[in-house]
Amino acid sequence: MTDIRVKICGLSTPQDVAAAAAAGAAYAGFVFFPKSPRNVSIEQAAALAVEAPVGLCKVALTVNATDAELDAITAAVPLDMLQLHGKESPERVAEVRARYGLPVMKAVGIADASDLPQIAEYEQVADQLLIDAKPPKEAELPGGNGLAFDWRLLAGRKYWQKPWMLAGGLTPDNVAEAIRMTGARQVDVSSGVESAPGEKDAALIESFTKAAHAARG
Ligand SMILES: O=C(O)c1ccccc1NCC(=O)[C@H](O)[C@H](O)COP(=O)(O)O
Repeated sequence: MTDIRVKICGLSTPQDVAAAAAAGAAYAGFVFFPKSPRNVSIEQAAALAVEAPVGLCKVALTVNATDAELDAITAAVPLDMLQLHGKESPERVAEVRARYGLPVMKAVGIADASDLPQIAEYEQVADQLLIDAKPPKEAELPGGNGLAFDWRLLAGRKYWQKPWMLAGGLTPDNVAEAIRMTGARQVDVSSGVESAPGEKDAALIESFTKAAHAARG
């Protein structure tokens, strides 16, 4: 059985990137969303990505970004993947994928069973899916809220054809149970490895990846 792959999202300092890499994370996420406590400028992200170790998949997370915004990010930051975390339609996902030639991961928010059919729709056009908790209506952020959805919704599902990641409210304490219940082979975390909003904690990153790598779906 292959190892669980971990994405640490919302990295904003060289120490964050080093901690994610040292812990054995497979993906590093950079958030381009001004309202987020994890927001990075293009210049910051470029500096972090250039210094990231070879093999760490560098992901730019955007929310309903225009072509002009994506042009600016992709021109300056050496990236391996784009994560679309807004209300991008399947057509927009296909367009972004074709325009930038980078793999695209589409986030799908889940609150209840009625949200599940979107997964099949987006897997036609995205390279990967991020299955996350749907944000509450009043939330400022479309992701990174530290909230979990009911993982039982994914138990007993039909298998999807594309790789997917489980996200939403994961922590070092619950990630093994989440993997066991959902069969996820990839997990994503942001708030659960922070000591304060936007402040990553190297010890929590290490405990999280250790717990995820030790888990068996
Ligand atoms: O993390 C953010 O601040 C953020 C802002 C805007 C859109 C998406 C955002 N995060 C998306 C992620 O991929 C998070 O890692 C994912 O939602 C899980 O977050 P958490 O529940 O805090 O672990």
